[in-house]
Amino acid sequence: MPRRIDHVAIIVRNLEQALIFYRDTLGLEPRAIQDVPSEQVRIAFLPMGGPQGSEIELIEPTTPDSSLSRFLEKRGEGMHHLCLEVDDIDAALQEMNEREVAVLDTQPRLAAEGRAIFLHPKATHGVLLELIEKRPQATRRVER
Ligand SMILES: C[C@H](C(=O)O)C(=O)SCCNC(=O)CCNC(=O)[C@H](O)C(C)(C)COP(=O)(O)OP(=O)(O)OC[C@H]1O[C@@H](n2cnc3c(N)ncnc32)[C@H](O)[C@@H]1OP(=O)(O)O
Ligand SMILES: [Co+2]
Repeated sequence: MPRRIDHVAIIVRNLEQALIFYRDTLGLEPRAIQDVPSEQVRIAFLPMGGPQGSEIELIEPTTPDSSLSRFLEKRGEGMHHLCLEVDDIDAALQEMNEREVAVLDTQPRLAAEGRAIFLHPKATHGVLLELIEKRPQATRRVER
């Protein structure tokens, strides 16, 4: 079902601070920096080349009372989730439910660039897993 890694998400205290390393030291130019109010985060997408290339997603919690700020308090900065792209998120949700996989969503939620569901880490051997069906215009054309 998933056909590619869409992004690897790293949670950071401060996006600008993290970009000093990822942009200025590693040379990864952010494609987009945007607020996602529904998730109470601000994110930066760092393309890793090519229209089908995966990205690093830096995530900064923007409120003190979200699951992300709790994560940051409890576990500090680091890997937060892995996002895999699927062609049909409704079919994926139905399949997860049929297989009684612990899904955190009853319906796909609006993610930054499409519709997504999250699978609980206890179902995935310890990794918070996001499955996303990308909006067409979100499919990147990164000229190299
Ligand atoms: C917008 C952007 C985008 O790309 O579009 C995004 O995706 S932003 C993505 C932001 N949205 C989300 O993350 C939504 C999905 N996340 C959630 O619903 C929640 O974070 C959650 C249910 C995974 C955990 O919720 P919680 O606050 O209750 O956390 P707890 O601390 O009680 O965690 C319960 C158990 O899960 C583990 N746990 C929690 N978070 C993670 C994680 N990110 N990766 C791996 N394990 C994790 C904890 O260690 C704990 O394990 P143990 O019991 O063994 O100690
Ligand atoms: Co994500």
